[in-house]
Amino acid sequence: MDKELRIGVVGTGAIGRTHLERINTQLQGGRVVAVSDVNKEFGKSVAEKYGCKFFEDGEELINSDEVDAIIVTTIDAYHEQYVSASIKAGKYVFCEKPLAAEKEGTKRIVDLEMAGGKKLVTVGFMRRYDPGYKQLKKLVEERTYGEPLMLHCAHRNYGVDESYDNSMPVENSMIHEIDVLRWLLDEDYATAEVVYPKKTKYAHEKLQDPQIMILTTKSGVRIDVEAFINSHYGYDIKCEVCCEEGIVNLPEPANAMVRTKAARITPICEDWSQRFVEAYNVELQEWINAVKAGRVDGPSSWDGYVGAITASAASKARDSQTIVKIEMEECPDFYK
Ligand SMILES: NC(=O)C1=CN([C@@H]2O[C@H](COP(=O)(O)OP(=O)(O)OC[C@H]3O[C@@H](n4cnc5c(N)ncnc54)[C@H](O)[C@@H]3O)[C@@H](O)[C@H]2O)C=CC1
Ligand SMILES: O=C1[C@@H](O)[C@H](O)[C@@H](O)[C@H](O)[C@H]1O
Repeated sequence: MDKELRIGVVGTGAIGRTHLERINTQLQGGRVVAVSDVNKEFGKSVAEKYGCKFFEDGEELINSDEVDAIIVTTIDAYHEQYVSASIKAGKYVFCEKPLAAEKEGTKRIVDLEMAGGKKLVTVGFMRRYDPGYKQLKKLVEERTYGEPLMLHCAHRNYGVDESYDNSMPVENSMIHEIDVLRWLLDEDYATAEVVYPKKTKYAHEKLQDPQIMILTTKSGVRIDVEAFINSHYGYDIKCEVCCEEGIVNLPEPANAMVRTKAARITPICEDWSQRFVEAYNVELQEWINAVKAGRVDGPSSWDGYVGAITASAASKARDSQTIVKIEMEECPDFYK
C-alpha cells in the first residue's frame, strides 16, 4: 500500500494524544484522520486541534470506510471491546497494554483472531523497542557474560491518584516487566509471588505501595521487580541482569549532568512519555510499516495473553500471599 495509512484512534486521553501527535508530526506513512472518546466534549476538542473527524461512537469509527487501521488507547476496561470490533471489521489494530483487563478477555481475543485466520493485533509493549533493552537483549542472547541467573528490576512512578487501585502495580505497571523480561530471556515463567514491604505514607488508603513481584522462569532464572508507584522523586526504570561472568545494567536516559550549588545533578524523567520517547517512535513507525506491508510483526495477541496469564497468577499470589504456579498451553503455530 503506497498511500498514507488512515488511522482512527479510540481514546483521546494522555497516551492517545501522544500517539496521535507523533504519528501526525514525526512519523511517516500514516495519519490519524479520526478519533473517538466517550468524553465527547474533550474528544471533539482533540479532533479539532489535530484536524481529525470526531466519531461519537468508537465502533462506528472502527467500521467506517474512512479508516484503514485502529489504535485503541481507552482505559484498560474497554480494550477488548474495541480490539474485537476491529478484528470483526478485518482491520489491523494496535492496542495499548494490557490487551484486555482480564486474562479471559485476552483469550477471547486470541480465539477470535485465530478463527478469522489472519493476524491483525499488535500490543503496545513498547519496551521491546527501547534502545537500552535492545542492548541488554543482544548481550543476553549472545551469552556474552554467560548464562543469566538473576534479574533485579524497579518500576518507579512519581505518584498516582485514587483511580489507581491495588491490582494495578501488577496488572497495569509491572505488566511491562512481565512482557519485556520474557522477551529478553526468551522463556516463559513458572511461578509468581508478590510481597508487601512497609507502606509509603504517599500511597492512598486502598493501595499497598510498594509491592515486590518475584517471578521464576521455567529454566530457574529468579526475577524480582519492585513497583514503587508513589516514589515521590520521578519516573525511574531499572533492570540489572546478573550473569555468570558479569552484571549488565539497563542504561539510564542520556540527561545532561549539571554542576550547580556545590552539587552534581543529573535530571530523572518525570513520566513514561519522557522516558520512552524513542521506544514509542520506533514501535509506531514499525507498526505503520508492517500494516502497510500487510503484516503484524510486533508483540502479538499471544504475547498479550501470556502477559495476562502471568499477571493473573501474580495477582492471585498477591491476594493469597502464596507462591502461585503458572500454567500455560503451548503457543499455537498461528503465532509462531
Ligand atoms: N505503553 C505505555 O507506556 C502506556 C500505556 N498506557 C495505557 O494506555 C491506556 C490509556 O491510558 P491513559 O492515556 O494514561 O489514560 P487516560 O485516562 O488519560 O485516557 C483514557 C481515555 O479513554 C477514554 N475512554 C474511557 N472509556 C472509553 C470508552 N468506553 N470508549 C471510548 N473512550 C473511552 C477516556 O475518556 C479517556 O480520554 C491504558 O490502557 C494504559 O494502560 C498508558 C500510559 C503509558
Ligand atoms: O504503561 C504505563 C502506565 O499505564 C502505568 O500506569 C505506569 O506505571 C507505567 O510506567 C507506564 O508505562
